[in-house]
This record gives sequence, C-alpha cells and structure tokens, in this order.
Amino acid sequence: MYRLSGVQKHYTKGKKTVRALDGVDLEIPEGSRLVIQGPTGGGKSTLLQMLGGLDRPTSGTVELAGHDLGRISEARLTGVRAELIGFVFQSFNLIPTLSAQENVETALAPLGVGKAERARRAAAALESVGLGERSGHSPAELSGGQQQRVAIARALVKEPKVLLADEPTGNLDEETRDDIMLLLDDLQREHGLTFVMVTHDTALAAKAPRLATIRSGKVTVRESQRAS
Ligand SMILES: Nc1ncnc2c1ncn2[C@@H]1O[C@H](COP(=O)(O)OP(=O)(O)OP(=O)(O)O)[C@@H](O)[C@H]1O
Repeated sequence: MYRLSGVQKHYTKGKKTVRALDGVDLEIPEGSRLVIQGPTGGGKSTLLQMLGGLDRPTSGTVELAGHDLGRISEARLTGVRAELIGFVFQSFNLIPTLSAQENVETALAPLGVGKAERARRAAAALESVGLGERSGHSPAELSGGQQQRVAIARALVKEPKVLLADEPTGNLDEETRDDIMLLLDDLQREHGLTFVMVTHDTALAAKAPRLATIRSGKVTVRESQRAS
C-alpha cells in the first residue's frame, strides 16, 4: 500500500538545515499495522505528514496506492487525502461549535455526499464507536475519550483505506487509553485498514506487531513474532 524510497525532508532556516527525514525506505503493506516511536525531534510527525500527503518530501518518493504523493498536483493530493486517508490527532481537533453528528458529517462534505446520506452515514459511524446516543452533544459536553471516539468516527465515516494517528491516546488516562486502543484495533480489523500510529507510550510500542523507530531522521523496523 505505502512504499517510501529514499525519502528526505529538509527544513532550511538561514544557513541551517535540519534533516528531519534522512533517507527513509519503508513499506507498509495494505491492511497492516505499524507503530512509530522515537525520541523527541526524531522525525515522527514529519514522517506522518509525508504519509498523509500534508507535506511533500525534499527528495525521494512516497507512494500510496499508485499515487506518488510528492509529485501529484495539489488538487489530486487533496482528493487522495479526502478519499483514502483518515486522521486522528492527540488533541481530537473537533470543531467546538458543531455537534458530534455535525463534526462527523464534515468529513463527507468534500466528497459530494448528499445531505440525507451524510446524516445517515454519520449516525452509523457514531453508533459504531458507541456514541449513538450522544450525537447532539457538542465536544465540550463530552469526555476526552468520547471526543476521541467522535474524531475516530469522523476519520472513518468516509471509509478510507488508511488511518493515520498521531498520539491518539496522548491526552487520555490509562483506562480510557486502553478502551480507545481496543476500539481502534476492532475498527482496523473490521475495515481492513492500513493503520499507522505515532506514540510516545512505551507500553503501546512494546505490544506493536511492527514497530518503526525513528531517530535523527532514520528509520529502523522491528517485526514482532507475537502479533497483537
Ligand atoms: N516546519 C519546520 N521547520 C523547521 N524545522 C522543523 C519543522 N518541522 C519539524 N522541524 C524539525 O525537524 C525535526 C523533526 O521534527 P518532528 O516534529 O518530525 O519530530 P518528532 O519526532 O515528531 O518530535 P516530537 O516527539 O517532539 O513531536 C526536529 O528537529 C524539528 O525541529
């Protein structure tokens, strides 16, 4: 599904260049799970941005389902993001003035889905994350774990191929973290998603079937015998 070859991402400010990614070769098969960890400043977020088509590499290729994300036009990149990729963030990133239902529906608007169909699919997505009863609530009326469930419903309502998560449990207590991870595991299996998650949480990293460590812009991958 993903094939990264020789990916470099350099940030230049004045005379100084930071090599945030420094020659990354990585394959992420369709339907697989990859956890990314590493020290602060190691390049985790930069790598996720490349996978999400949120930024382009300085050199090298990032291929997703036959699209070279570094080279396709901005319009096609926006289309690929809207159709193929769901994002979940540490800070949930919900729109505070919208209800849970409306937040989920926003993911379908760019895909030209009609109003009634948007409402039906958003309600089903909220149901699938256990929040069918809370669709009219605004983010401020929901707990952190519930807000993350809404964000997950929003990411998955468009039926993407890929789910990218940046510290999805970073703002949650341990019990809620475990609930959210179980939910993500179930949804990943059910939808056959390619799931890539950045985490600082060593307990989650230890359980990962496939773990990429990124340090000074270079990636090493370890495969676990023990799938979780
Ligand atoms: N827009 C930018 N301009 C300049 N330098 C940047 C930019 N974004 C990231 N960097 C630098 O690139 C390197 C990698 O950053 P990145 O955010 O990918 O690390 P990270 O592993 O996600 O760190 P953290 O765990 O702290 O979130 C760092 O040295 C960072 O300062």
